[in-house]
Amino acid sequence: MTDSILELYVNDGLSDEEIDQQRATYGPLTGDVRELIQLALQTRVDADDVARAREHLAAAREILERDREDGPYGTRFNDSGRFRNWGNAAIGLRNAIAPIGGIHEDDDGRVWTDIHLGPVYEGPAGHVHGGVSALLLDQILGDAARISGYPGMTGTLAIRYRKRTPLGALRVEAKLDRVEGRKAFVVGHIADSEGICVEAEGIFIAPVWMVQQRDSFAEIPRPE
Ligand SMILES: CCCCCCCCCCCC(=O)SCCNC(=O)CCNC(=O)[C@H](O)C(C)(C)COP(=O)(O)OP(=O)(O)OC[C@H]1O[C@@H](n2cnc3c(N)ncnc32)[C@H](O)[C@@H]1OP(=O)(O)O
Repeated sequence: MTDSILELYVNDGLSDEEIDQQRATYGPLTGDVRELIQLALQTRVDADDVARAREHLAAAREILERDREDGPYGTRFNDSGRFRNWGNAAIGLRNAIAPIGGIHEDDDGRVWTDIHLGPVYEGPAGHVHGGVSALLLDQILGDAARISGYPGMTGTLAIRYRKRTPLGALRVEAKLDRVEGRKAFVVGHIADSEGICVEAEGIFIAPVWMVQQRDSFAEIPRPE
């Protein structure tokens, strides 16, 4: 073990069928909680109804707490190579605050996602919080580096907010620009229907331990 982060990369030995079952069980729960987050912001029901709703939520919590894990989800994979980062703050299947539902890659190495950011991602009135934009770009630029064969930790993420980013439909995309030694330089942006709102350049650095185990990292497949 060359770095403690590796302790959170675990082959948990699940079969593909068990993973599919977990996805079918917990994915909809995440969706329900995501809707609740928005409802907590937007509901106008009165105090009695809020109290009643909270009783139901307490009952749901009591059920869900009967069997739970502690600590971070980490990154899990199985013998057939299915890879789960379901706790990831940007893209985790079981993380109700994660705004990205999935990523796509084109033949030319471009990585992109279409997302819809609702009111819970607000910063300036009616617009996306700048930190949320950074979250999205960190994820998609990092995925572009990884999918191009150069996984690494974010060393630097330089962001230029060119115009306000409206809440609603957005595209986030990125592409590997060049590689220098252990550093992968990636460029990307967030665009609304009228053009680029935020652009970024990221430097993703493969730590020495990652380079030393490049073969095993190369075998780690794409997340679901
Ligand atoms: C199982 C699957 C796992 C897969 C694992 C995949 C992980 C995905 C992570 C997702 C993305 C994240 O959110 S990551 C979370 C946010 N980021 C972090 O927490 C990273 C924290 N920082 C670090 O761990 C470290 O500082 C590193 C790894 C970034 C760099 O450390 P290092 O490897 O010791 O670097 P070092 O030898 O000093 O320098 C190597 C080269 O990079 C340059 N350099 C060093 N730091 C920086 C920097 N911050 N920005 C720019 N450039 C830098 C140096 O000048 C040098 O250039 P030259 O002389 O060679 O020209």
